[in-house]
Amino acid sequence: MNGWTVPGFTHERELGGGTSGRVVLAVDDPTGTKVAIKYLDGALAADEAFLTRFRAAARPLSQLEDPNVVDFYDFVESADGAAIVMQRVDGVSLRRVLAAQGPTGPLAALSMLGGTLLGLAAAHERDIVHGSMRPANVLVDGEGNARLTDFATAPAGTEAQHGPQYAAAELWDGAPATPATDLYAATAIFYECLTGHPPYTGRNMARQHREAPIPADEVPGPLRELIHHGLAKEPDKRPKSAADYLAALEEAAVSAYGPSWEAQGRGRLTELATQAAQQPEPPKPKPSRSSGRNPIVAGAQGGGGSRARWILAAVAVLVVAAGGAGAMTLLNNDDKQPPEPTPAQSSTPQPTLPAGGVDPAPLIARIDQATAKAPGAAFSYRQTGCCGFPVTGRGTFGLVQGASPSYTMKMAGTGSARKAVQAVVVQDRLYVRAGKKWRPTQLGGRGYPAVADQVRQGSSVANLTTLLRSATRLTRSGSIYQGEAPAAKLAQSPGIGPMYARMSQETGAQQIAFAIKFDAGFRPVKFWVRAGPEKGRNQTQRGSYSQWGRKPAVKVPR
Ligand SMILES: Nc1ncnc2c1ncn2[C@@H]1O[C@H](COP(=O)(O)OP(=O)(O)OP(=O)(O)O)[C@@H](O)[C@H]1O
Repeated sequence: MNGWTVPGFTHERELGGGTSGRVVLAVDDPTGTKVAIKYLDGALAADEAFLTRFRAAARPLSQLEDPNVVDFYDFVESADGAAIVMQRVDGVSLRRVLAAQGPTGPLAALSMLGGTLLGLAAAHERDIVHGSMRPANVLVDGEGNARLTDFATAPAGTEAQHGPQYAAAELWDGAPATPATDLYAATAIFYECLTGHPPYTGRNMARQHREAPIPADEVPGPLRELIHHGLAKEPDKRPKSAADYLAALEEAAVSAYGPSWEAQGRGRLTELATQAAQQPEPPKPKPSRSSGRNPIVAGAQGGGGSRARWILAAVAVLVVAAGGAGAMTLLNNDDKQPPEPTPAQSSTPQPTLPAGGVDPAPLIARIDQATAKAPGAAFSYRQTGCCGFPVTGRGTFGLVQGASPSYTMKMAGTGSARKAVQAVVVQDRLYVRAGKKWRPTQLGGRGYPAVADQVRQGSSVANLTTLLRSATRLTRSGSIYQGEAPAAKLAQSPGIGPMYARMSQETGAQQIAFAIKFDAGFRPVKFWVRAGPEKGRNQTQRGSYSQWGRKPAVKVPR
């Protein structure tokens, strides 16, 4: 690439370019992590109004961690340009899948919409609106996971021009982008997956979005209601939230295609993405002109003012722990369920099983085997609640036999450790990046060393196996295990005991509730742990794992 490049990264190759800039595959020099860097187009990088808005969005974006959202690492500005450093997704855009393969079929379309809605739910919960959803901004990874990218990159007031075929009527009238416009766009993308073309094509896009009848006849009967609801002309007639829409999707999909629809749909999406990746990149469609009679109102404020609180799908886990069946279907977005683990074979008498009747021993053995085979993963972790939280961490870890796991991550805490920093943990040493230098310290104590310690312990697989081992109640529903363990017993556990002693002391909780979801190979994919009542003095840990087997070689940075 010519000109300015973000310091500290070595470029490998260009991944492509669009209206907002060019994307380059690069390596973070100190850690060896591959990233994607989007160099913003000159006009955008010089657009002061856009930059001000994007700078404000950068912090919440960097804290948004979700398996259906491309991780945002940094927004770097210099006198010579501006760039977004983000997670590199090994996959292809949905635009490319559609161009190469045409309609995806209903199951893959539903799986894509499900992933998109989970990503939007996580974003909306943090008051982040995407603003210009279209197939180019949905990346499909090698496991058929839909991941959203390019949040907030359309300058305010230009959202409809960025994706005219996916832009709700109110955007054409100059209204700001909102969660409801994101849901409209997600539905239009879903429609395109089902039919091979967006709901409205041709001229006068604005008028069609405002007035044309919703063309639901072209989609399979059981999915028409989803299309009518999501493409409603009036924003308040659309689903109330991404989580609500997801629940409706689940219901429609299960009744039309049976409970394994998601596993089948994801499998099909994986096939389509793999085939599309093997074909040459198709030429980009010409951007359609904004042919609406009403021009986009210049200077319309983006980002929305007072927004309703959006319920993160993960909140559903809270209800899961309380036994809510509806929430269970929401969480259950991955139906590759693990088989029943074989009961422990032993000549010694069977231990008393926890209430709920699930024996944790064979499950723990399967988790140990599965994670030993794939000793590293990407993870995200967030701890919220009373007494010095939130703490967040996101990155990769490597499980090293006979030693503590090593981490490379971005983390943030509160107080003096509020600013998100890049960190590496090898053995008990923490390296925090300060400018171009890495500052080494010991883990634990206060500030960043305490944040790193909390992330490391809370996000560890050992935390999950300890909870299972200590459970006095344990039940299984599909791929989710949920239960309860006494805080006093957890506090005695080697390694993470002090973390639970603190949690219980700070919240007064006697019992720790938890829910863990596994993939078909018994590798954990999501977890939720809570000390204390739902309302009141409590602490909650939430985390997710992906890309098991990534085995990042985490080295001491120089
Ligand atoms: N995080 C990422 N990881 C891997 N590939 C990516 C990532 N982000 C973008 N790409 C790829 O880089 C190419 C260019 O992306 P870009 O976002 O510029 O395209 P676009 O969405 O079509 O354009 P624009 O949004 O600027 O109009 C696409 O092929 C896209 O799939």
